Amino acid sequence: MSMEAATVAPRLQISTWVDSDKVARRLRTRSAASFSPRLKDRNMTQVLLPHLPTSKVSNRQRHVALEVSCSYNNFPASTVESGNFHTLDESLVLKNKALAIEPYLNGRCIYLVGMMGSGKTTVGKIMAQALSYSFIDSDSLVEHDVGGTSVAEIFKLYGEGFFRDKETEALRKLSLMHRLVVSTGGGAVVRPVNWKCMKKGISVWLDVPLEALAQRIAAVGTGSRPLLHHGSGDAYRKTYMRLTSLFEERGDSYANANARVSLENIAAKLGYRDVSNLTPTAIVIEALEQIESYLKEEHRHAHITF
Ligand SMILES: Nc1ncnc2c1ncn2[C@@H]1O[C@H](COP(=O)(O)OP(=O)(O)OP(=O)(O)O)[C@@H](O)[C@H]1O
Ligand SMILES: O=C(O)C1=C[C@@H](O)[C@@H](O)[C@H](O)C1
Repeated sequence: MSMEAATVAPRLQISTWVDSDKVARRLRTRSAASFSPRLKDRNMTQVLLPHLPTSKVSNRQRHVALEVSCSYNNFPASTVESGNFHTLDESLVLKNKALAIEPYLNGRCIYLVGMMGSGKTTVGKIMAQALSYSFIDSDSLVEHDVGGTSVAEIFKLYGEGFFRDKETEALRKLSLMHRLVVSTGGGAVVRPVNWKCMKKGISVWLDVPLEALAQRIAAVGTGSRPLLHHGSGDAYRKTYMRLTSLFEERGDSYANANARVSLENIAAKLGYRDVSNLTPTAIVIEALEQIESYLKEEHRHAHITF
């Protein structure tokens, strides 16, 4: 196994590569036995994996899954990742939502857009898992293209213009692909040419209040986010001010997305006062609902006869 595959493989879930009947027999779980045949046919093995001791998943299986997934999508292994684990209930809801949109989605990619820290990566990995898509981060693709240089270093060494060109190039490549959930860079929405690429798939805006974004980002630091390096004062305030001015420039561009997922709306629906109580899974479920509404509307329009 190459070094690259060896470092990435442990993060992969190999759900589609494990025979669900065999796993069910071995684990003898009630949950496995109660799947309907239709669900079982649809790779419900994903639900079983959280119960599967990691020792039962051989490195060989992980490696094969990674290699096939990457060669199918034609991307370097280091830029492709998979999703997280959930409870059985959450997995079933996610899978059912995914099955509802599958016929309308027809393999088209999903592009997640939104401000830095809005959860595109976190949400994207879970969504990809639910849809049996691959997850890819366009920032990672750019970093790979520039010989493994980090986004922060690319900004420092070559400037933002160079990064934006590379980002457009990455989105062009991605627009030729299918069955990907793409986490786009926070600023990808400002170039109309990027929208041309993203409109080949379905775009989804993760709309998160700026206060929540500033809290999340201040908690982890701004080291990897070059556009937030400026300003003085305490970390939260500085980040909040900078995010506010970026959002003033970009708000209308985010609104170009086909679907909007508002964390404030989800919190209101679920009776929470604060968006910080929302789990990433709850956000993915809402995102799949919004995607479904958009796709059904699109389908309805396509079938109106004049
Ligand atoms: N629903 C959530 N609740 C609380 N924290 C979250 C949630 N979703 C993501 N986070 C946290 O917020 C931070 C940013 O999340 P993530 O990297 O997914 O965002 P992003 O949109 O991909 O960011 P960027 O565009 O800057 O790469 C991470 O520390 C992550 O753990
Ligand atoms: O909001 C932005 O402009 C950026 C977001 C990040 O994802 C990176 O693409 C880069 O740091 C720029």
